[in-house]
Amino acid sequence: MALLVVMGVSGSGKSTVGSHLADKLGWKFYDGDDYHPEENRKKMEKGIPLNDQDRIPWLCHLHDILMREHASGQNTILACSALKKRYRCILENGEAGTNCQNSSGREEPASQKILFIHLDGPMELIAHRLEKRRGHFMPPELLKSQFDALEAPSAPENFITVSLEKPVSEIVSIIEEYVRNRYG
Ligand SMILES: Nc1ncnc2c1ncn2[C@@H]1O[C@H](COP(=O)(O)OP(=O)(O)O)[C@@H](O)[C@H]1O
Ligand SMILES: O=C(O)[C@H](O)[C@@H](O)[C@H](O)[C@H](O)COP(=O)(O)O
Repeated sequence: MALLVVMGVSGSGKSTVGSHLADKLGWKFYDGDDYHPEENRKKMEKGIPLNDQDRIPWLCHLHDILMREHASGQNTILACSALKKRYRCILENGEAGTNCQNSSGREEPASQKILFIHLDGPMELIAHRLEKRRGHFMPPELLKSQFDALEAPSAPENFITVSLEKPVSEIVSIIEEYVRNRYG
């Protein structure tokens, strides 16, 4: 049984890669964007970056969804920015994860049910892709703030990093191979 979170800044390819991967593996797919409350969407549409207060209830809701799927034995993929270590702790642990620190000074929470897949790459390439993307509420101007907020996952977090510069089919195959080796 596996829970995967495809993470990264806006435009890194989370929705595209996550949904293709779910189709290929026959797993359930959720897009975190679909669960933002109206206020968060309005804020982003106006070009205002979300803050912790805006994101925490949203992340707690996504945690509940993941844990429900986990409890029912459903392999699941979630596309979610999960930019900071604290946000990833909340996806793992719910509200208890809000106390997780971003430095190595504090204890790590015990639970590591989720494998995070970080789609990583240069801001210029993503900006170029976002300029071409249509029909999405997230304005390309917010990309810089996404990079400012990003804390790339690091040990002892449970993660892999895949370059978003590769074609989608290749990214999906790399993750698929990793997941099949690890989860059977
Ligand atoms: N590996 C890739 N190569 C080329 N284009 C991509 C790749 N991944 C995503 N895209 C395109 O980039 C844009 C942003 O992708 P999207 O999946 O919406 O990102 P996110 O969900 O992270 O915001 C879309 O237009 C998508 O088709
Ligand atoms: O935490 C956030 O600031 C948002 O969740 C953001 O990271 C997310 O990316 C938006 O939902 C935009 O959607 P796209 O990621 O699909 O551009």
